[in-house]
Amino acid sequence: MTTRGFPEGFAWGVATSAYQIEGSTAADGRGTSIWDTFAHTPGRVLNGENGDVANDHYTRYAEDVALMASLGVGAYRFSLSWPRIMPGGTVNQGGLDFYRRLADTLLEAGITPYATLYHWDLPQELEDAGGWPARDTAYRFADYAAVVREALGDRVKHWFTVNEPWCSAFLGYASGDHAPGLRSPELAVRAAHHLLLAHGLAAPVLREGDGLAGAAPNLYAVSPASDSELDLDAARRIDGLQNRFFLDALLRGSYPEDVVRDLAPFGFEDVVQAGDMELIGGPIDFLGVNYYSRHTVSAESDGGVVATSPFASASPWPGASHVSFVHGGRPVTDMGWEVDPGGLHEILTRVAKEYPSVPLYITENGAAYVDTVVDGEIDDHERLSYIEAHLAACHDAIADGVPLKGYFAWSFMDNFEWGWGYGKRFGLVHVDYETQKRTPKSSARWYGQISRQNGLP
Ligand SMILES: OC[C@@H]1[C@@H](O)[C@H](O)[C@@H](O)c2[nH]c(CCc3ccccc3)c[n+]21
Repeated sequence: MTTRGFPEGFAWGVATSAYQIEGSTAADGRGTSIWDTFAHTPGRVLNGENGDVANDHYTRYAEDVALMASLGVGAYRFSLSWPRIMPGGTVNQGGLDFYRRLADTLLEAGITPYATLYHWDLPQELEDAGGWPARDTAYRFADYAAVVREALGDRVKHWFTVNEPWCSAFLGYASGDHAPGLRSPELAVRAAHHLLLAHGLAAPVLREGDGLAGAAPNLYAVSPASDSELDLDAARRIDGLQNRFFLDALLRGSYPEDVVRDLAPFGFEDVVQAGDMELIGGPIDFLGVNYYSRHTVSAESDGGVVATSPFASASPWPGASHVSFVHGGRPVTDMGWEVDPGGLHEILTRVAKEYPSVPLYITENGAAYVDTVVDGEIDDHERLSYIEAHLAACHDAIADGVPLKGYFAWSFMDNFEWGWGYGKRFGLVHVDYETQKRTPKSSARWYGQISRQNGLP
């Protein structure tokens, strides 16, 4: 019974990423990624865990697709492993064959594939040649996009270029909590621009013919802890670095002046070359929005460390190291992130109101909670409630005129949660890593029902 229906054709999906679920990190010619290197470096991932096996999805993909179909979801957002497809810069048909098999299996099951080209697993040899701080990496990404389009474009029509450039740039090169684990704000601001340039170079390639493409930034609602001038400025800085830097570039083809000013001490002026912004702000068919929580910001000086790994270290916020993140008094998930569905409505209506009109997808939304298996069942009512509340916010946003076209729950199944390893579970489906047994949680069955009826009760 649906009282809150979603538009006809709304995409109900689940999401994952290659390094977090595939395993088989040396199979069929796959090369090394920066996350293979990072996870195998002692002290980088909790309990020394890594993605060598993960969910063994590389061999179990048909079982996983069948499970998705049995639940009733209609779309699947996954990522392509660049080092599987172009190890050492050469095309590896063994890697492409896996994604051809996966896409065919999805289509046969009536599930629409949405493929992300970059979800953080840069080929190590490109990192060795300078990584995202090096402009050439953006051009290598465009070459990779052409290979992917050629090999998979007959099966996949919906593409996301880069997942969360903020994370790759600022967690990878400023705080060091993510691969490649560097701590240089100068390198981070260069990486941020080149990740966007990579998007700008690749999008036209992916949009050739009947291809549809966008990017998937992570956006937060941002509030000052108080209305003091110092807190207002701290919130402005964080909103600028987290949201406006990416939204302005992607949707307006320019960087916000205040953020450019804040980043000047880190050499940001020298990174942008003539023609870059026209590429970055070039036409896209949709924008993905990854939303999890709200930042409440005050102007204290704990360096703005955000709990992105158990080894939270240097600040990921160049130009805003005087800030700190305070709890706004809301319930939190197992990640310590505040549950704030109102923030999702706020972000969606803001993007729709302040930026040129573009169709939107929620490309990630979900929650980690501690799951307990009782007689083979997992009653994850907190995760179900989190998703229900955020879907209600989506429904309200659509009613307010937001062109929202779909929602992808993060994540289809429990998986490798980066610096936290396997201890943080976001899945609608439980994974027993000893046996690789998949068990749908109560949220999975509920979400499948919502998908089938295209609406909330
Ligand atoms: O942390 C849950 C998911 C990750 O598993 C996804 O791979 C990634 O796209 C993603 N982004 C976010 C929000 C930004 C963030 C990422 C990682 C760690 C902390 C914050 C949350 N998530």
